[in-house]
Amino acid sequence: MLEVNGISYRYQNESWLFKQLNITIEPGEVVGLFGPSGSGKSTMAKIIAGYIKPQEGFVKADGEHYFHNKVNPVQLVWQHPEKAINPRWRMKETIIEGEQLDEGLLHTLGIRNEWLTRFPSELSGGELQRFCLARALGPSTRYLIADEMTTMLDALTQAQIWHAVLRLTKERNVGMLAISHDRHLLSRISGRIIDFSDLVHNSSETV
Ligand SMILES: Nc1ncnc2c1ncn2[C@@H]1O[C@H](COP(=O)(O)OP(=O)(O)OP(=O)(O)O)[C@@H](O)[C@H]1O
Repeated sequence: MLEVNGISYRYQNESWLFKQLNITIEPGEVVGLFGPSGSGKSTMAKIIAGYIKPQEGFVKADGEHYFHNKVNPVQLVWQHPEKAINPRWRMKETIIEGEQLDEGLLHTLGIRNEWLTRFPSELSGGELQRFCLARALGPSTRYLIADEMTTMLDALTQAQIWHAVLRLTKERNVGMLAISHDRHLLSRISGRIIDFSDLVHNSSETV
């Protein structure tokens, strides 16, 4: 289980974005999350994935805090793949990062062989996002945080990517938190949906 326990966060000199926020996600579960713009969803996503530290509370995956010397079992994929990838590396170097290429994973994500030798600037946003997902869905990944993952993409690419991701997370029993403003999308992919405003207001309850 992914356990987000009592986390609170504020940027320097700003008021609290959220206090004592709790969420749990079971392995293989898809939880949808929506909420007002600027309310702190992406900040929460970065905390859950270990990019920033909360002032209070903790996050555990399957009973363990994350360790910096291990591959993080919680991976974040966000809206801007071009900002998440080293522009000087060819795509093959980006996705290997010390591990073997998983041909089946690349195939399911619709990644073509000829893209592997290109630089990020030579791929479309949708193609790049497939690479970000391939990198995020390594063998150690137990939970995926998808923060507006397909917002910038056309409807067909969006559908293809969600189809692949749902298939992969189901096969691997990976739990997912899908953050989106698109309620229609969330209702199609999620087992349950959370309103971020409720989380912030009822922040002592676990959902
Ligand atoms: N590095 C930062 N320093 C100071 N304030 C920040 C920083 N990053 C974000 N914020 C502010 O924190 C608030 C929450 O931002 P965040 O991106 O978490 O919201 P969000 O709910 O994901 O928004 P959206 O739905 O528009 O993506 C915003 O008011 C934003 O301006």
